[in-house]
Amino acid sequence: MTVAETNTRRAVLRVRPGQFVATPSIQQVATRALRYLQSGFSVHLCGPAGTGKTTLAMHLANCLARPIMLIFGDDDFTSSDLIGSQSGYTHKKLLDNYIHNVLKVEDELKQNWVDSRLTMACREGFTLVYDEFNRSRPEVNNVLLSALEEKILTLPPSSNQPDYLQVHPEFRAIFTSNPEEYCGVHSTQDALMDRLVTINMPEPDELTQTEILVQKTGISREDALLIVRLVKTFRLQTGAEKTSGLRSCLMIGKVCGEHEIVAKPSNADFRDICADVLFSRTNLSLSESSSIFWELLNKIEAETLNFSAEPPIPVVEEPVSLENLVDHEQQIHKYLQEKQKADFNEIHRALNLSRSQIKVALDSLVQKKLLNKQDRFFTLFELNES
Ligand SMILES: Nc1ncnc2c1ncn2[C@@H]1O[C@H](COP(=O)(O)OP(=O)(O)OP(=O)(O)O)[C@@H](O)[C@H]1O
Repeated sequence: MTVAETNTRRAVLRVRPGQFVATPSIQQVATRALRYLQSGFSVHLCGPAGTGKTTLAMHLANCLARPIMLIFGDDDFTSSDLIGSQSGYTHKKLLDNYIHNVLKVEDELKQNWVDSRLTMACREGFTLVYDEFNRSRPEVNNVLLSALEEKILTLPPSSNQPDYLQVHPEFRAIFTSNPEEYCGVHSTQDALMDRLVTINMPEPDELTQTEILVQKTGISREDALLIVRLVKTFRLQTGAEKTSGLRSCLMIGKVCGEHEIVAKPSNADFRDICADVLFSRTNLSLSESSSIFWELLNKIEAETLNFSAEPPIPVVEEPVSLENLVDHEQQIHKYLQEKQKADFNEIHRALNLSRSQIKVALDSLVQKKLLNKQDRFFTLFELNES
């Protein structure tokens, strides 16, 4: 394997499949973006921090099924960081002793050119994900203009390479950026923006945030929804809307999930976690933040109590068909058909599923009245129990 091949292998990023949560609203944005990419255009995902731009960019790159090169915008970038540079030397010494008493020595010292990730992607037709590209200075990004429009990348004369590199037809770039009012970002160049299709990414909707929380932290849907609503309302009331609340929700959800802390306003541990995560994200004083927070918790608590005090509405439920269960649910249901009774750890040991996958599937099976949980054991739901 040549040095260039080794460098390429090292630079290619592998995306772990199965990490992306696609709800209808995300799927709609993904479909739009993929359409542009498939028609040969590069795409720019723009939006506040934590709205899922990088995650979507990696998902789109994965859908294009080409190797992925990832770069992060940086104020210190120079054009050689984007195009490539001379690096190291090759030393060649030729000893010619053809005539035994005449020794001819040729000594050559040659600099090696190393492609940057952008150059590599243009040469090989890879997908470039340029995350937060407006953190790099606009003049550094100029090299992209001809690569995107004329499909030519200009290399410096010192590169020992042809001056112009013809961009591979499968090359695509996916850019992400935060709005210009963010600290440390430069204003975007009109010329570059004119060559891209920009999709604005707002804060993910409630369903999307809840699904991401359930899938990534393994907490119940009910807890996830409460966290999403609490974070959203707190941010609205404290004016901390510059960033998305998704990262805060994920932090709270992960800690609650891993430490088995129930998301309830009456639970002191839960309140502490929320306060620690949320208060530092507002510009308000501690006392202002905590008074808004307490008021909000009291309101949620009252709503929950009122809700549970109402007489239950009789629902005629359609029996859930086993064929309609997702894979993990089917595996667990089948296992319990054989075993009759098992606790969480037995199921985890027996099936090749993660703890969070099992937790989500078990909650869903109990909710669908296909499983029964007593103490820590799960059994199949018997019809006469209903
Ligand atoms: N569709 C999704 N599926 C799974 N996880 C997601 C999804 N969207 C966002 N996330 C999770 O939400 C968090 C924030 O997402 P991400 O880093 O993509 O946001 P961003 O908009 O790129 O943020 P920033 O501008 O700060 O870089 C991450 O932990 C990410 O894993």
